[in-house]
Amino acid sequence: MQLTSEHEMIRDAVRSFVQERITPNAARWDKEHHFPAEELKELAAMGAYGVAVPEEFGGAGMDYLSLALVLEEIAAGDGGTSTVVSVNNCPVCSIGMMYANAEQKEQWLRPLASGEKLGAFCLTEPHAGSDAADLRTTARLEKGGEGDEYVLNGVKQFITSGKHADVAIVMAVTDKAAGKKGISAFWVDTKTPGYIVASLEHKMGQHSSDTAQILFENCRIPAANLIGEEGMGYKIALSGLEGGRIGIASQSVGMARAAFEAALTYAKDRRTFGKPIFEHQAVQFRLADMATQIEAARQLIWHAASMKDAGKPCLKEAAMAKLFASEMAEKVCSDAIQIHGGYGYVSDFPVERIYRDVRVCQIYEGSSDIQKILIGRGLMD
Ligand SMILES: CC(C)(COP(=O)(O)OP(=O)(O)OC[C@H]1O[C@@H](n2cnc3c(N)ncnc32)[C@H](O)[C@@H]1OP(=O)(O)O)[C@@H](O)C(=O)NCCC(=O)NCCSC(=O)CCS(=O)O
Repeated sequence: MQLTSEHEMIRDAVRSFVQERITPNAARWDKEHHFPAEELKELAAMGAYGVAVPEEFGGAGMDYLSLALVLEEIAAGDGGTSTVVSVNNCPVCSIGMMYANAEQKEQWLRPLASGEKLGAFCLTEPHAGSDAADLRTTARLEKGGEGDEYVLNGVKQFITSGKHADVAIVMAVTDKAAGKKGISAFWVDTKTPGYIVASLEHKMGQHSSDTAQILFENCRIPAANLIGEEGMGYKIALSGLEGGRIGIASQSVGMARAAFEAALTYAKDRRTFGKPIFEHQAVQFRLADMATQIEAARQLIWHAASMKDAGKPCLKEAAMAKLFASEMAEKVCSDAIQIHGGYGYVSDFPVERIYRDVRVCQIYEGSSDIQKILIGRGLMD
């Protein structure tokens, strides 16, 4: 699949920004666990927070293919930064676009898509990751004189931007007896009393993004914050994750590309046995495989994104893209370390950090095994 000149322009604009403002800082952000608030604001000003959201709702008015390109470029600079942007786009903004009513689009989606606010997605719980319907967080409706409210109680786990986000989409049980159909989705302002950042995870990589455990302790929100209708929350979450998986796949390709480019540069520079190691066939074959795998993953992503842009169901294609791209990226980043030899294992070269950053792509927003379940189901249809 080929890009249009408009898509190339978007990609090139983000690439220039990333090369100037993100790539040179990524190693320091990793060491200092720095959240790049300033650079994220600049990305937001370029339209990166709501790439596929129409302009009338504060977004950039582009498409999912553009979003895939934007995320690949950001991830090529820094994995953690790309995760913050990815989650804000999908599932957060995509859920806002698909399920928010007109008032909610004004109140919540517009600031999220324009970059005035940052969003988080609160589905996972300490005991409920892959088995996402097994939620224990509750939302109890209380009727009151000053307006009806939901009262949220429970714990959410592994929440990207849980600390820095202004707004969270939270899935909670409103009717336990109804199982999957008893889960509802809500907009929550993170400044609401009872939204508590309980702890921050100490992660292997992606140190520039925060991953938090969030405690909801009698967190009272207006009943008008319900997204869709009661009982729609699980469906809303799963449909938001469909686009999210295209995003994680794009991040995987971005990080794999950065590791590949570092390895290629190193291979042309480093000499053994009287010539650059690139001229040894073993190294050149490894690089050839890496380049091929990256391009194959990219094509799967562009295919899934194009289907989404055409309004076609793409659960299977998004799952294939995420599965292939995230598994490919770990292998490519490992190969990049191998090409660097001992230098690949130390932090003087970027491949050590990228390898740590990319590992989680096989886990978050649905592990590789979950993607295989979805692909398998797609094959039955
Ligand atoms: C393992 C699962 C795939 C199991 O799913 P289920 O079998 O329980 O779900 P279904 O019965 O198939 O679907 C329920 C309901 O939703 C509708 N649905 C499903 N997918 C879509 C979609 N793409 N678009 C629209 N609607 C959809 C489906 O038709 C059903 O509707 P009806 O009841 O028929 O009306 C699933 O549990 C799963 O995916 N698990 C993994 C969860 C996951 O990825 N978690 C990670 C969360 S985020 C995270 O990791 C933190 C990082 S971050 O901050 O983002």
